[in-house]
Amino acid sequence: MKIAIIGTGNLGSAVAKGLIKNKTFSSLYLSDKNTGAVQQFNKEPYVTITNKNTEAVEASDILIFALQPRHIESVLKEVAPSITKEHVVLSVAAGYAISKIEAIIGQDKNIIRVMPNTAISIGKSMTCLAANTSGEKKIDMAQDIFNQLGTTMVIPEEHIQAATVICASGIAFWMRLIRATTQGAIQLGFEAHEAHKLAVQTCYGSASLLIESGNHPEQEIDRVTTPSGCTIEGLNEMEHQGLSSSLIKGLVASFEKINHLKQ
Ligand SMILES: NC(=O)C1=CN([C@@H]2O[C@H](COP(=O)(O)OP(=O)(O)OC[C@H]3O[C@@H](n4cnc5c(N)ncnc54)[C@H](OP(=O)(O)O)[C@@H]3O)[C@@H](O)[C@H]2O)C=CC1
Ligand SMILES: O=C(O)[C@@H]1CCC=N1
Repeated sequence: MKIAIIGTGNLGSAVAKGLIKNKTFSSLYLSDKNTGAVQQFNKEPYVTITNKNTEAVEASDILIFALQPRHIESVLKEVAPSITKEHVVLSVAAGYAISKIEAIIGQDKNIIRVMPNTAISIGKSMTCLAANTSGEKKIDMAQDIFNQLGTTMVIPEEHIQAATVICASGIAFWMRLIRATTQGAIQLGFEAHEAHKLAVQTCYGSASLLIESGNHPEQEIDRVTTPSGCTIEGLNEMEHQGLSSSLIKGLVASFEKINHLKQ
Protein backbone atom coordinates (compact mmCIF):
# COMPACT_ATOMS: atom_id res chain seq x y z
CA MET A 1 0.00 0.00 0.00
CA LYS A 2 1.24 3.45 -0.93
CA ILE A 3 -0.13 5.81 1.70
CA ALA A 4 -0.01 9.60 2.02
CA ILE A 5 -0.96 11.55 5.12
CA ILE A 6 -1.80 15.15 4.29
CA GLY A 7 -1.61 17.20 7.47
CA THR A 8 0.69 15.76 10.10
CA GLY A 9 -0.45 17.58 13.23
CA ASN A 10 -1.80 15.77 16.32
CA LEU A 11 -3.85 13.14 14.57
CA GLY A 12 -1.85 12.81 11.33
CA SER A 13 1.43 12.25 13.18
CA ALA A 14 -0.25 9.73 15.52
CA VAL A 15 -1.49 7.76 12.48
CA ALA A 16 2.01 7.99 10.94
CA LYS A 17 3.56 6.67 14.16
CA GLY A 18 1.19 3.69 14.20
CA LEU A 19 1.73 2.88 10.51
CA ILE A 20 5.52 3.12 10.86
CA LYS A 21 5.44 0.86 13.92
CA ASN A 22 3.48 -1.79 11.97
CA LYS A 23 5.40 -1.25 8.70
CA THR A 24 2.53 -2.33 6.45
CA PHE A 25 3.07 0.16 3.61
CA SER A 26 5.29 0.08 0.56
CA SER A 27 5.66 3.86 0.75
CA LEU A 28 4.46 6.54 3.14
CA TYR A 29 4.38 10.24 2.26
CA LEU A 30 3.98 12.70 5.12
CA SER A 31 2.94 16.09 3.81
CA ASP A 32 2.42 19.28 5.79
CA LYS A 33 3.03 23.03 5.48
CA ASN A 34 5.39 22.61 8.39
CA THR A 35 6.95 19.16 8.68
CA GLY A 36 8.51 19.73 12.13
CA ALA A 37 6.19 17.27 13.92
CA VAL A 38 7.31 14.34 11.72
CA GLN A 39 11.03 15.05 11.23
CA GLN A 40 11.66 12.21 13.71
CA PHE A 41 10.56 9.82 10.91
CA ASN A 42 12.88 11.14 8.19
CA LYS A 43 15.31 8.23 8.50
CA GLU A 44 12.59 5.58 8.36
CA PRO A 45 12.71 3.34 5.28
CA TYR A 46 10.15 4.12 2.56
CA VAL A 47 9.04 7.32 4.33
CA THR A 48 9.14 10.64 2.44
CA ILE A 49 8.57 13.94 4.20
CA THR A 50 7.43 16.79 1.99
CA ASN A 51 5.52 20.07 1.98
CA LYS A 52 4.20 19.41 -1.52
CA ASN A 53 0.70 17.94 -1.11
CA THR A 54 0.34 17.21 -4.83
CA GLU A 55 3.58 15.22 -4.91
CA ALA A 56 2.31 13.11 -1.99
CA VAL A 57 -1.04 12.52 -3.73
CA GLU A 58 0.54 11.55 -7.06
CA ALA A 59 2.94 9.09 -5.41
CA SER A 60 0.25 7.32 -3.36
CA ASP A 61 -2.93 5.21 -3.63
CA ILE A 62 -4.43 5.87 -0.22
CA LEU A 63 -4.75 9.49 0.89
CA ILE A 64 -5.44 10.31 4.53
CA PHE A 65 -6.49 13.95 4.95
CA ALA A 66 -5.82 14.80 8.61
CA LEU A 67 -6.58 18.50 8.39
CA GLN A 68 -8.67 20.93 10.39
CA PRO A 69 -12.13 21.44 8.86
CA ARG A 70 -11.15 25.05 8.04
CA HIS A 71 -8.16 23.90 5.94
CA ILE A 72 -9.47 20.80 4.20
CA GLU A 73 -11.44 22.62 1.52
CA SER A 74 -8.49 24.58 0.15
CA VAL A 75 -6.20 21.52 0.27
CA LEU A 76 -8.77 19.34 -1.53
CA LYS A 77 -9.14 22.04 -4.21
CA GLU A 78 -5.34 22.19 -4.54
CA VAL A 79 -4.92 18.42 -5.08
CA ALA A 80 -8.27 17.66 -6.81
CA PRO A 81 -6.78 17.59 -10.35
CA SER A 82 -4.41 14.79 -9.22
CA ILE A 83 -7.06 12.62 -7.54
CA THR A 84 -8.19 9.69 -9.71
CA LYS A 85 -10.83 6.97 -9.42
CA GLU A 86 -8.07 4.61 -8.24
CA HIS A 87 -7.31 6.68 -5.14
CA VAL A 88 -8.95 5.97 -1.81
CA VAL A 89 -9.62 9.30 -0.09
CA LEU A 90 -9.93 9.18 3.69
CA SER A 91 -10.87 12.25 5.72
CA VAL A 92 -10.73 12.61 9.50
CA ALA A 93 -12.00 16.23 9.49
CA ALA A 94 -14.70 16.38 12.17
CA GLY A 95 -18.06 17.62 10.89
CA TYR A 96 -16.95 17.73 7.22
CA ALA A 97 -19.56 15.79 5.21
CA ILE A 98 -18.82 13.35 2.38
CA SER A 99 -21.09 15.46 0.14
CA LYS A 100 -18.72 18.42 0.60
CA ILE A 101 -15.72 16.30 -0.39
CA GLU A 102 -17.66 14.94 -3.40
CA ALA A 103 -18.50 18.50 -4.45
CA ILE A 104 -14.76 19.24 -4.73
CA ILE A 105 -13.21 16.01 -6.04
CA GLY A 106 -16.25 14.33 -7.66
CA GLN A 107 -18.90 11.79 -6.64
CA ASP A 108 -17.17 9.07 -8.64
CA LYS A 109 -14.15 9.06 -6.27
CA ASN A 110 -13.72 6.56 -3.41
CA ILE A 111 -14.36 8.63 -0.29
CA ILE A 112 -14.36 7.38 3.28
CA ARG A 113 -14.94 9.49 6.39
CA VAL A 114 -12.98 8.27 9.36
CA MET A 115 -13.53 9.17 13.00
CA PRO A 116 -10.73 7.89 15.23
CA ASN A 117 -9.94 9.01 18.75
CA THR A 118 -6.67 10.16 20.25
CA ALA A 119 -5.91 6.66 21.60
CA ILE A 120 -4.83 6.01 18.00
CA SER A 121 -1.37 7.19 19.13
CA ILE A 122 -1.04 3.99 21.22
CA GLY A 123 -2.91 1.68 18.83
CA LYS A 124 -6.09 1.62 20.92
CA SER A 125 -8.47 3.85 18.97
CA MET A 126 -12.16 3.14 18.49
CA THR A 127 -12.43 4.26 14.88
CA CYS A 128 -15.72 4.58 12.98
CA LEU A 129 -15.78 4.66 9.17
CA ALA A 130 -18.46 5.65 6.64
CA ALA A 131 -18.10 5.50 2.85
CA ASN A 132 -19.80 7.07 -0.14
CA THR A 133 -21.22 4.71 -2.78
CA SER A 134 -17.95 4.47 -4.72
CA GLY A 135 -15.92 4.07 -1.52
CA GLU A 136 -17.92 1.09 -0.22
CA LYS A 137 -15.78 -1.35 -2.20
CA LYS A 138 -12.65 0.06 -0.50
CA ILE A 139 -13.97 0.02 3.04
CA ASP A 140 -12.24 -3.29 3.89
CA MET A 141 -8.90 -1.77 2.86
CA ALA A 142 -9.55 1.28 5.06
CA GLN A 143 -10.54 -0.97 7.97
CA ASP A 144 -7.30 -2.95 7.51
CA ILE A 145 -5.33 0.28 8.02
CA PHE A 146 -7.24 1.44 11.08
CA ASN A 147 -7.45 -2.06 12.60
CA GLN A 148 -3.67 -1.74 12.99
CA LEU A 149 -4.36 1.31 15.14
CA GLY A 150 -7.15 -0.08 17.33
CA THR A 151 -10.65 -1.36 16.60
CA THR A 152 -13.00 -0.28 13.81
CA MET A 153 -16.72 -0.14 13.10
CA VAL A 154 -18.36 0.68 9.77
CA ILE A 155 -21.42 2.88 10.27
CA PRO A 156 -23.76 4.95 8.06
CA GLU A 157 -22.56 8.53 7.61
CA GLU A 158 -25.64 9.84 9.43
CA HIS A 159 -24.18 8.32 12.63
CA ILE A 160 -20.72 9.85 12.29
CA GLN A 161 -21.59 12.90 14.43
CA ALA A 162 -22.91 10.67 17.21
CA ALA A 163 -19.78 8.49 16.94
CA THR A 164 -17.65 11.62 17.27
CA VAL A 165 -19.32 12.43 20.57
CA ILE A 166 -19.17 8.89 21.98
CA CYS A 167 -15.68 7.93 20.80
CA ALA A 168 -13.65 11.09 20.03
CA SER A 169 -15.04 13.45 22.68
CA GLY A 170 -15.57 10.31 24.75
CA ILE A 171 -11.87 10.21 25.58
CA ALA A 172 -12.30 13.53 27.43
CA PHE A 173 -15.45 12.31 29.20
CA TRP A 174 -13.76 9.14 30.48
CA MET A 175 -10.69 11.15 31.54
CA ARG A 176 -12.90 13.40 33.67
CA LEU A 177 -14.54 10.37 35.30
CA ILE A 178 -11.10 8.99 36.13
CA ARG A 179 -10.01 12.37 37.47
CA ALA A 180 -13.10 12.59 39.69
CA THR A 181 -12.38 9.09 41.05
CA THR A 182 -8.84 10.23 41.82
CA GLN A 183 -10.12 13.25 43.72
CA GLY A 184 -12.44 11.01 45.72
CA ALA A 185 -9.59 8.62 46.51
CA ILE A 186 -7.42 11.48 47.78
CA GLN A 187 -10.26 12.58 50.05
CA LEU A 188 -10.37 9.01 51.38
CA GLY A 189 -6.68 9.20 52.31
CA PHE A 190 -4.52 8.18 49.35
CA GLU A 191 -1.58 10.18 48.00
CA ALA A 192 -2.31 11.72 44.58
CA HIS A 193 -0.04 9.31 42.68
CA GLU A 194 -1.56 6.32 44.46
CA ALA A 195 -5.09 7.61 43.82
CA HIS A 196 -4.32 8.02 40.11
CA LYS A 197 -2.97 4.48 39.80
CA LEU A 198 -5.95 2.99 41.63
CA ALA A 199 -8.43 4.89 39.46
CA VAL A 200 -6.75 4.14 36.12
CA GLN A 201 -6.19 0.44 36.75
CA THR A 202 -9.75 -0.02 38.02
CA CYS A 203 -11.10 1.70 34.91
CA TYR A 204 -8.87 -0.48 32.71
CA GLY A 205 -9.98 -3.61 34.58
CA SER A 206 -13.66 -2.65 34.15
CA ALA A 207 -13.33 -2.16 30.39
CA SER A 208 -11.26 -5.35 30.07
CA LEU A 209 -13.86 -7.37 32.00
CA LEU A 210 -16.54 -6.32 29.50
CA ILE A 211 -14.31 -6.88 26.46
CA GLU A 212 -13.11 -10.31 27.58
CA SER A 213 -16.36 -11.66 29.04
CA GLY A 214 -18.81 -10.03 26.62
CA ASN A 215 -21.00 -9.42 29.68
CA HIS A 216 -23.48 -6.56 30.12
CA PRO A 217 -22.25 -3.94 32.66
CA GLU A 218 -25.15 -4.75 34.98
CA GLN A 219 -23.98 -8.39 35.23
CA GLU A 220 -20.61 -7.17 36.46
CA ILE A 221 -22.30 -4.66 38.78
CA ASP A 222 -24.42 -7.48 40.28
CA ARG A 223 -21.22 -9.37 41.11
CA VAL A 224 -19.85 -6.46 43.16
CA THR A 225 -22.97 -5.26 44.93
CA THR A 226 -23.21 -7.20 48.21
CA PRO A 227 -26.75 -6.85 49.63
CA SER A 228 -26.83 -3.94 52.07
CA GLY A 229 -23.15 -3.42 51.23
CA CYS A 230 -21.07 -0.36 50.51
CA THR A 231 -21.13 -0.65 46.69
CA ILE A 232 -24.90 -0.39 46.29
CA GLU A 233 -24.93 2.41 48.88
CA GLY A 234 -22.43 4.43 46.82
CA LEU A 235 -23.99 3.54 43.48
CA ASN A 236 -27.50 4.53 44.56
CA GLU A 237 -26.23 7.82 46.02
CA MET A 238 -24.47 8.57 42.70
CA GLU A 239 -27.75 7.90 40.88
CA HIS A 240 -29.73 10.06 43.35
CA GLN A 241 -27.24 12.81 42.46
CA GLY A 242 -27.88 12.21 38.75
CA LEU A 243 -24.81 10.29 37.55
CA SER A 244 -26.42 8.47 34.59
CA SER A 245 -28.69 11.39 33.85
CA SER A 246 -25.86 13.96 33.78
CA LEU A 247 -23.74 11.71 31.54
CA ILE A 248 -26.58 11.25 29.08
CA LYS A 249 -27.40 14.98 29.16
CA GLY A 250 -23.71 15.76 28.51
CA LEU A 251 -23.62 13.41 25.51
CA VAL A 252 -26.79 14.96 24.10
CA ALA A 253 -25.40 18.52 24.62
CA SER A 254 -22.20 17.52 22.84
CA PHE A 255 -24.24 16.00 19.99
CA GLU A 256 -26.37 19.16 19.67
CA LYS A 257 -23.20 21.25 19.52
CA ILE A 258 -21.56 19.12 16.83
CA ASN A 259 -24.73 19.27 14.74
CA HIS A 260 -24.73 23.04 15.15
CA LEU A 261 -21.06 23.15 14.05
CA LYS A 262 -21.80 20.80 11.12
CA GLN A 263 -20.70 22.30 7.85
N1 LIG B 1 -11.10 12.04 16.43
C1 LIG B 1 -10.49 12.81 17.33
O1 LIG B 1 -10.28 12.49 18.50
C2 LIG B 1 -10.07 14.06 16.90
C3 LIG B 1 -10.30 14.43 15.60
N2 LIG B 1 -9.83 15.57 15.17
C4 LIG B 1 -10.01 15.94 13.75
O2 LIG B 1 -8.81 15.62 13.07
C5 LIG B 1 -8.46 16.68 12.20
C6 LIG B 1 -7.02 17.06 12.46
O3 LIG B 1 -6.90 17.50 13.79
P1 LIG B 1 -5.49 17.76 14.45
O4 LIG B 1 -4.53 16.71 14.01
O5 LIG B 1 -5.72 17.99 15.90
O6 LIG B 1 -5.13 19.13 13.73
P2 LIG B 1 -3.71 19.83 13.63
O7 LIG B 1 -3.96 21.28 13.44
O8 LIG B 1 -2.81 19.39 14.76
O9 LIG B 1 -3.09 19.20 12.30
C7 LIG B 1 -3.41 19.63 11.03
C8 LIG B 1 -2.11 19.85 10.30
O10 LIG B 1 -2.40 20.23 8.96
C9 LIG B 1 -1.51 21.27 8.63
N3 LIG B 1 -1.97 22.05 7.48
C10 LIG B 1 -2.76 23.15 7.47
N4 LIG B 1 -2.91 23.60 6.22
C11 LIG B 1 -2.20 22.76 5.41
C12 LIG B 1 -1.94 22.71 4.03
N5 LIG B 1 -2.43 23.63 3.20
N6 LIG B 1 -1.17 21.72 3.55
C13 LIG B 1 -0.63 20.80 4.38
N7 LIG B 1 -0.83 20.80 5.70
C14 LIG B 1 -1.60 21.77 6.23
C15 LIG B 1 -1.42 22.08 9.88
O11 LIG B 1 -0.35 22.98 9.84
P3 LIG B 1 -0.47 24.35 10.71
O12 LIG B 1 -0.58 23.91 12.14
O13 LIG B 1 0.81 25.06 10.36
O14 LIG B 1 -1.70 25.05 10.21
C16 LIG B 1 -1.27 20.98 10.91
O15 LIG B 1 0.06 20.56 11.05
C17 LIG B 1 -9.44 17.80 12.47
O16 LIG B 1 -10.31 17.90 11.38
C18 LIG B 1 -10.19 17.43 13.70
O17 LIG B 1 -11.55 17.72 13.58
C19 LIG B 1 -9.10 16.34 16.01
C20 LIG B 1 -8.87 16.00 17.32
C21 LIG B 1 -9.38 14.84 17.89
O1 LIG C 1 -14.08 18.81 20.36
C1 LIG C 1 -14.18 18.79 19.12
O2 LIG C 1 -14.98 19.57 18.57
C2 LIG C 1 -13.34 17.84 18.27
C3 LIG C 1 -14.17 16.84 17.56
C4 LIG C 1 -13.93 15.54 18.26
C5 LIG C 1 -12.80 15.79 19.11
N1 LIG C 1 -12.47 17.04 19.09
